[in-house]
Amino acid sequence: MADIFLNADDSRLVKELTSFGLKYDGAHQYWIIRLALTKSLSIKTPPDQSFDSHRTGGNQFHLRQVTGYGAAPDDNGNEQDFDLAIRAILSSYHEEDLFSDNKKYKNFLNRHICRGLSEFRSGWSRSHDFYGYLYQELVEPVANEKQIAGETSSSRLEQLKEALHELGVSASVKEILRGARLERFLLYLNDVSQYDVLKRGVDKLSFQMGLKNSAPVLSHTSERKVVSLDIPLPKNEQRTISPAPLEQWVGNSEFKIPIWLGQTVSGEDFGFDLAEAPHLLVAGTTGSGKSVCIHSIILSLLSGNSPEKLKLALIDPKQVEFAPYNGIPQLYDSKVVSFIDDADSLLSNLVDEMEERNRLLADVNESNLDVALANGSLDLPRIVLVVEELADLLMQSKELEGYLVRLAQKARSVGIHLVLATQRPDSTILTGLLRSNIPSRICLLVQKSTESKIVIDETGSEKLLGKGDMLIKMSGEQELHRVHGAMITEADRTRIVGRVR
Ligand SMILES: Nc1ncnc2c1ncn2[C@@H]1O[C@H](COP(=O)(O)OP(=O)(O)OP(=O)(O)O)[C@@H](O)[C@H]1O
Repeated sequence: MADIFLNADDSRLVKELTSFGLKYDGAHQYWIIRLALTKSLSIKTPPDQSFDSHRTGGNQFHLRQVTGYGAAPDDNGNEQDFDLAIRAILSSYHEEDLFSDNKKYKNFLNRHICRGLSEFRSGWSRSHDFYGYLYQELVEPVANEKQIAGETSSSRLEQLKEALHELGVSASVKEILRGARLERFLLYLNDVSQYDVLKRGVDKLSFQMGLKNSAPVLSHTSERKVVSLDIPLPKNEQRTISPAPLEQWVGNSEFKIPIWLGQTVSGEDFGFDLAEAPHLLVAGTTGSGKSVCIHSIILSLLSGNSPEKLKLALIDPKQVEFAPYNGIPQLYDSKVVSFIDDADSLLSNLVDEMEERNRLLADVNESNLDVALANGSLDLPRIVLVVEELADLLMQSKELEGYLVRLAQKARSVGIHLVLATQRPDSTILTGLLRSNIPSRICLLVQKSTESKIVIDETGSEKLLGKGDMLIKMSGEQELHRVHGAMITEADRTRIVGRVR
């Protein structure tokens, strides 16, 4: 006999969420049941009798599906039976012994599930991204609670004021923004000469505040006499950025080629339009989070564009990073390119494609693909070329630089955009001609301040926190954006790529 009963409406909702919410081949309805239980447990007051389900007209589930009751460990020895743990959680939630009263346990479990489903019904609709919804409902509130707890325990403001006083800097704290990995103090300097004093004294300030190895970063803002000082949070208070908002952000964006990367210091989503960039350089030392950042860019491109709208030309001299993208319908030349001869022919094909597109545009009396797409005179996909490690490529064949420079100079108007990544942002790899034609730049942690200058025309990236912490300079903008990139895991890639395939 079954243990958990749903009415007909709830059963329909579970079915709909399984197919249109999870969007995952082989998803089970009981996954939704488990999520509904989690949602209900996130509400502090117990569900009342109004959530008691009628035992007819809908689907039924066994405890084994809902709590794993009696299930043996899987092939890898991972536990699958969480019944005792769930009984303990419900007992403590309801302050009742639900170990000895099986009937009551099932009844409370059933109520929670029905309440969770009722929450899903009122908060989710088919046009919403279910993963994004779950993130907002289940993950973000916990993260925010932790953040507030961290904030109240922070005495950093007092420490900072004292350190500024010791340095002889006369400034007042205008605003504090607390991000996932640092606090940004906006300081109003009483007179501009204080800027040099502060700049020279940043190391001393760090020492005075006991910041150990995590260096503060000082930068200008667009406001007169206001500077920002980014001070890293203690390691145990730093948060990793989840990629959950990626698909929804991209889906809602009005940009032509929306790219989502993560969060700003004030916790807002950060994304940009690659069509406006129009080419991008991503630089960072090994382990800085460059590949993860590139995955965020590729997944944004994949989730926001059908193969008819966008093609991806991928060059991966390392042969591992882009392997998961082999076989996706968006691939230009239908494979990820790793070897130098293939890279040569891919780039030469792209240059030919650029020339051909120019001819096609001339035929319809247009000079720009954006306009031709908007007025319907041409229907061509945009193309994004992504190179995983530029240095590996150019060290094997310097001739390839010629193709890249031609594309960087002229491909924008025909809808071809470049994203070039490198561990080695030095002048041998990034020659003046290539660099000056790639106006938007992402700089992750680099080893030397001179490298930071090459990438974003300013020092500072050598003091970043690593692991996806980045400074971004967009084409035509003066102010830098400090962004914490999302941690894209293999599972995230598999999920999004699986959907695209
Ligand atoms: N945004 C992020 N949030 C949290 N951790 C991250 C983030 N990005 C990267 N990391 C961590 O840093 C590790 C290295 O990241 P990644 O492979 O992207 O570095 P990389 O710069 O490409 O290095 P390499 O050039 O050697 O491949 C990851 O395995 C992950 O543990």
